[in-house]
Amino acid sequence: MIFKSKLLNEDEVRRALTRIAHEVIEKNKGVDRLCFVGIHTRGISLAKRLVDLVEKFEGKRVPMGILDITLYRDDLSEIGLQPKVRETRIPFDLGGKAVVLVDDVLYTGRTARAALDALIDQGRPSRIYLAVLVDRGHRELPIRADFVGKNLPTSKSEVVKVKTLEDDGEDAVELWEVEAS
Ligand SMILES: O=P(O)(O)OC[C@H]1O[C@H](OP(=O)(O)OP(=O)(O)O)[C@H](O)[C@@H]1O
Ligand SMILES: O=c1cc[nH]c(=O)[nH]1
Repeated sequence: MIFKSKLLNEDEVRRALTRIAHEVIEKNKGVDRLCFVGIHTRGISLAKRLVDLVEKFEGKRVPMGILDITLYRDDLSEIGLQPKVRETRIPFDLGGKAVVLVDDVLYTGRTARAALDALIDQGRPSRIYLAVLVDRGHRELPIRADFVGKNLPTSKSEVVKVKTLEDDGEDAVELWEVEAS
């Protein structure tokens, strides 16, 4: 892959997360019954950031879980006999909760679709929202995000890479081009 440009720098990523945290609080009318569930991999780091920001703004720490969607993918039969399953951990009752699912990039919508199935297998929230740092378009399913850090128009030959301090040592969003083979 060939690096093209930096789309968001550290400050822009942090500002986008701060705005999402404020929007979540506003839309949910506070933090009652609110919780966050991060989707592997970088959705988890971003969900932790949002929990910290909500605590900073509202003075209350809301619960957080992590979700692996591997077994719910619609291409599971194509990815081999031993898919790499990571941890799902939701250490609280989802019943009646307003859940914010968190992912780094929204593209075809297939991960978000799988995440809804994976989440609903764990309990029955009263409301599920979707928050993403980047919406790059090209949806293949009728899925949209409730909270978007940045809408970034892209072409299908491009890849958006979100980097986080926790996973990659820096906060950034980069645009890469897939090399033609
Ligand atoms: O809307 P979609 O077309 O499903 O694409 C978005 C998903 O793709 C990436 O995950 P990836 O499968 O690369 O896994 P990773 O986050 O663990 O690297 C990204 O983190 C999103 O979860
Ligand atoms: O560009 C893309 C597409 C899917 N997932 C990503 O992380 N980036």
